[in-house]
Amino acid sequence: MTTPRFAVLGAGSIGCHLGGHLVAAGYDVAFVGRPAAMDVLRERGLTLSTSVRPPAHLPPDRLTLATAAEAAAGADYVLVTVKTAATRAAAGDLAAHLAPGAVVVSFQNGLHNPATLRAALPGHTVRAGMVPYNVVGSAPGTVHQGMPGRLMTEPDDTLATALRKAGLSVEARADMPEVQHAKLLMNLNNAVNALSGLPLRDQLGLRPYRRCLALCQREALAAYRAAGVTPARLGPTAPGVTPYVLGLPDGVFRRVAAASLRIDAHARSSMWEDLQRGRATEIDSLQGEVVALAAAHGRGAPANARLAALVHAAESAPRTWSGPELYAELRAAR
Ligand SMILES: NC(=O)C1=CN([C@@H]2O[C@H](COP(=O)(O)OP(=O)(O)OC[C@H]3O[C@@H](n4cnc5c(N)ncnc54)[C@H](OP(=O)(O)O)[C@@H]3O)[C@@H](O)[C@H]2O)C=CC1
Ligand SMILES: CC(C)(CO)C(=O)C(=O)O
Repeated sequence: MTTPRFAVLGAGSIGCHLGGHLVAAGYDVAFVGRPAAMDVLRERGLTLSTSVRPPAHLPPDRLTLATAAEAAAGADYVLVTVKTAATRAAAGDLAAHLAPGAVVVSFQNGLHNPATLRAALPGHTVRAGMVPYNVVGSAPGTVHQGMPGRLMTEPDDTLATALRKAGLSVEARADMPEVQHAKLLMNLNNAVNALSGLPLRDQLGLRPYRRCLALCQREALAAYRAAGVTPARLGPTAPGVTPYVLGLPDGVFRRVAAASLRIDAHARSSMWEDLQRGRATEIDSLQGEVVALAAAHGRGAPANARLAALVHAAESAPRTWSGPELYAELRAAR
């Protein structure tokens, strides 16, 4: 293939981060996003920020901005970065416009986005991808990467080469379903973080919040075992050991989990950002998946179910929970 052309479908935090890096490296990228978001980029351009490098600014004239999926018609790769609840509709928008041979890559959380895209886009290759780090819209037109990490995708040399040229670290994985199950275990913290109202680093530094996550992960691991799912190991700690590590006292945890705490002070979960902006969250694709999988195997997942209910309540009536309050609430649900 000659130099691949890209489109980003869902130009929010992750879409602007991935697409922005590709534009900075000289790739042709069409950003498809909501009118208000595209107006901001049209006015201010796009700034890619981290706490480890000076920000990179892409002026508006370097951005191809659109609000309809037909702008993806010229793309060899379409990176899908909408929230999970929007995947089916986004795929429907895309179906009429995808070029023959175009590859669609889901860089979303949750377990079923690649399957949803495959069902809606027969005849196209759909690859699963995974973003392990946090990106948040830190100012209008600015997306901030708050921690290091390596993207993962199903093997695709052209895609990996482009992402690497764009300065992004990427690993090809033949076991993406297991990777997605492992990522779901991490994402069970999204709800805890969102309800804490704290930056990720502060929230993870507090044992009562970590114990909430540990409760959720234990239920998820039990459901995985019942379903015969073995989540991939993504970091220094095996998934089965993580709940134990999360329960350690703060000082010990800080030493044992130093590598996982390389998070800067701005980083927040994507669910926190949803609640802040008054948007529906992805809770049904995170805690909801655990509850459904457990139920399918005759089990309960009460801590996950309670957290899901609390997040749904916070979608209409925002409130924050202290660690001890939240832990007591989840314990009482069991
Ligand atoms: N942010 C993060 O740190 C991380 C996020 N992820 C995952 O990546 C995915 C994307 O997350 P994130 O970037 O935070 O989400 P955002 O909400 O920031 O971005 C998605 C954007 O796509 C827009 N959108 C939805 N449907 C369409 C459509 N059909 N056409 C055009 N635009 C559309 C949304 O608008 P609207 O809100 O109006 O629907 C929103 O502006 C999620 O699955 C998330 O869980 C994974 C790792 C980290
Ligand atoms: C990176 C992580 C786990 C936490 O920010 C995430 O996936 C999210 O916020 O959705």
